Amino acid sequence: MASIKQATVAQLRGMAPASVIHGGVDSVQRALAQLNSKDTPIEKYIYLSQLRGTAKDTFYRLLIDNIIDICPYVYTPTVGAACQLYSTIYRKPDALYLSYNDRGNLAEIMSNWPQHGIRIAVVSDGSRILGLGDLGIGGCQIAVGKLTLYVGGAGIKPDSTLPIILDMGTNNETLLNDPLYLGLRMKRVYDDAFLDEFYAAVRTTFPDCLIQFEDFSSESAFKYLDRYRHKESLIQAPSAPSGQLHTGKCFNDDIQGTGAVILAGFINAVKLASAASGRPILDQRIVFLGAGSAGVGVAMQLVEFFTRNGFTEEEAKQKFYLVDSKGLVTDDRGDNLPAHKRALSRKAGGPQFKTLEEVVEHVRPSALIGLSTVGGAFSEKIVRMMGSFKARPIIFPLSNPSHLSECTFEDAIKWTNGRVIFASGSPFKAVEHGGSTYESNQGNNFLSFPGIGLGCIVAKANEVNDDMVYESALALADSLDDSEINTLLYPRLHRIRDISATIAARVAKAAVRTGAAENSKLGGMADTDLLAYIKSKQYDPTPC
Ligand SMILES: O=C([O-])CC(=O)C(=O)O
Ligand SMILES: [Mg+2]
Repeated sequence: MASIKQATVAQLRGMAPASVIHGGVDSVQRALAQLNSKDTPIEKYIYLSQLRGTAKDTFYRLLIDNIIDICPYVYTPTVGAACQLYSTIYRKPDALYLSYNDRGNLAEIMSNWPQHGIRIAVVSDGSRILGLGDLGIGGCQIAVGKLTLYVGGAGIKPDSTLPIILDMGTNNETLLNDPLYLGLRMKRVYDDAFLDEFYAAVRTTFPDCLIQFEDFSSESAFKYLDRYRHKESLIQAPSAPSGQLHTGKCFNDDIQGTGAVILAGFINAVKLASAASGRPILDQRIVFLGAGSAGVGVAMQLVEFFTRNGFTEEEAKQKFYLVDSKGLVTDDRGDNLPAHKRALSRKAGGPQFKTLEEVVEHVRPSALIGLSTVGGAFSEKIVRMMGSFKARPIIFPLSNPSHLSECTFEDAIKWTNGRVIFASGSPFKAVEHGGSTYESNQGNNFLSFPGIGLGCIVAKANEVNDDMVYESALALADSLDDSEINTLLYPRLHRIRDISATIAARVAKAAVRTGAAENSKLGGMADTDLLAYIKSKQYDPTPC
């Protein structure tokens, strides 16, 4: 070993400053200084992408040690701009690009990927990137960003991760007319056979790989989750030896990851609200603005919270009021509702409302949750109404990135005189009001997906079932420390690696309990041993 090192050093002499070859100068400090010299978020994003590609240990050490400061530049909100500008700022490839023109050859193309032991792939078709709509091939950066957090936030090894973009065209005219656009210049196609081929190619090329579906448009998100999530289902798969393949080993981050993270925040929010008002924790009326994959995913996860706490499904659903661009979602409002909206529509014969304001006025909700992608949709009037109904109104404007948030933290604090229980999808700075400082909560799925994924990897889970997702939410809700418990809904981000390990351990145990774990050793392991084992395996880079 020593001689190989010697040989390498000998070969490198003169090829770089001696202090770089021999170590001793702190590459992380230098990277931080270079990062700080960049003026704009997108310049910081570009710099960090290059660093990840050229000096990954330095990049991840920098990220892990400065996660609160750097996360917004590798993830939301800056990653949104990076997806929009992708074809302009492109330097070098950093994902697996599978285009619709490659159909029939996806497994062969996938085998070109240089690493073999892939454990986690994040895939997008670019059709609904954050709240920014169809960004075509630019959506690859959302997959890259999520996996960066898998490494930094959960400790998965960088070489075990695989970002994938399915380029199936785009309906974004600006991109189609952009001479620099790097994706297929055609209208988006919707083709289940292409998705089946993709899914089968991953499963046969990387058998240990969990697939995370990300930022597909709502109908596709629900459709493909349903199609691939169950381990019992079979699909036709020419790339598999038997021509058929059992599905499983996947989850949808926007439906299940966001659902879990918001359930965790909601559990802690209703405790705080109940402590202030004396009202029972389960006495809630919840208005949702936005009935896409995240909105319905979150609502379904909250329904599960009520059904696991003594309510029938019908009773639980009665607590929810879904509002979309046409108003309150009801069975008899005259349009053809897609299945995911029907799951939570109000029954025929009740009142009809065209605006959020009317719904809030009528329902007098205890909680208002936004996943609408309509920036500012929680107006001053609406927030003040919420403040007049309850001692501590729960308001979660969750749309991403920041400018699409339904209201800002500062406004919510001002309009409720500091009484709001608040969580947003993108980060907001602390706010001073009336002599007090209020810390914001970021209810973003980055608190849940790294732990869910890591737990599945540890358990060798063959599916991600409802019990596992629910357990991830409970684990996150339980993870507040003494300094957080009476003020915050989520743990502070600098603890993300420990939190992810804790979530992973509980997800892995839930996989064992529900028969989804192929790693039979876990069953007999004490919880504390499992947690220690997971932590001991986390990637912890020491750059030279
Ligand atoms: O990426 C994020 O910040 C959260 C998320 O999944 C989305 O908004 O689609
Ligand atoms: Mg997403």
